[in-house]
Amino acid sequence: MTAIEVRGLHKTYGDRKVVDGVSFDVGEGEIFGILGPNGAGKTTTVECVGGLRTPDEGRVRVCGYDPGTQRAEVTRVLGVQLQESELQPKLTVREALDLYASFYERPAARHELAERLGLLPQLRTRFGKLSGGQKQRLFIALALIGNPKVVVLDELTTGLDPRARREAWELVESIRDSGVTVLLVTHFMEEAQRLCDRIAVLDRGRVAALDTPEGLIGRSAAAKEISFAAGTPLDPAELRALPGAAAVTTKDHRTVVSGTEETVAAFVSLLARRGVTAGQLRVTDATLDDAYLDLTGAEIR
Ligand SMILES: Nc1ncnc2c1ncn2[C@@H]1O[C@H](COP(=O)(O)OP(=O)(O)OP(=O)(O)O)[C@@H](O)[C@H]1O
Repeated sequence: MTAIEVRGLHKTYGDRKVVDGVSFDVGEGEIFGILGPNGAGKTTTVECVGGLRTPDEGRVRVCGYDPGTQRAEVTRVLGVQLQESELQPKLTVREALDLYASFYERPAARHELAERLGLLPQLRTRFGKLSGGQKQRLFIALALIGNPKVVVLDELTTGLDPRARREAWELVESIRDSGVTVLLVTHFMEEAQRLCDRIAVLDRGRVAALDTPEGLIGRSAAAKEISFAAGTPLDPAELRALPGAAAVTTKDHRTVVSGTEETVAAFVSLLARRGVTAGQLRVTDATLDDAYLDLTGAEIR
């Protein structure tokens, strides 16, 4: 079943079109990523999904409900953690959980939720005294307190140290394992590659690509990199002529040929034909970073 449906979404601020015909479907139980450079329209898109912004045009459904006209139903099925959320600094973790639980008819068991998110030792700690990782865990708890079927997490791990980020990833996986569909906005390739079943890459308000992480990497112009010791007697012009070869460079005593699976196969038969052994030969896959740069031309953080 489709958990989120977005069709032909448009949103303009003044004369600036920030969402320009975005469409995607998120299946039940998926972790679906939205990736893109600053200002690509990611937050605006998920705010439209959450009913926090009204699109100029387009159709949005969350578990079949329209966030524009069926607010109560959408609130029942959707939990949202927004970028740069804040709470009153004096509010304790317990008070925040109690307050948010009071918004729902059948909230999750608060103690269990706090335990699951590792927040039991902080129940009496004021929001202003929590670390970045603890704040994010609290925001996840608040997004989950209404027992949602779908949760939106916007830049969940920005500002977290590597350990806290990894803990947050494990949490996202455990949320999915508990049957909740996750819509995740992220800037981090490693995060998207590790967590997402599928990713929509947004660029200037449009979906530049929508695929699995592996599918996006496979689309990269240089999906494979062959590197070997520069002393290997092979003619660079011959390497450049290999089928699918995108570039040949020599750096730090290594020659690097980037290309496709076909390039790798042709390279191996070239070695055999020449009777040459390539020293320190390595073949590596492109990463999501490479695919992302190809798709958006944007720098990654
Ligand atoms: N309420 C608003 N009024 C006017 N412009 C806005 C408003 N909200 C966002 N924008 C602009 O719309 C563009 C898209 O913003 P949005 O926050 O959706 O992008 P984003 O992809 O989430 O970016 P980031 O990665 O920086 O968070 C940005 O240029 C932003 O400055």
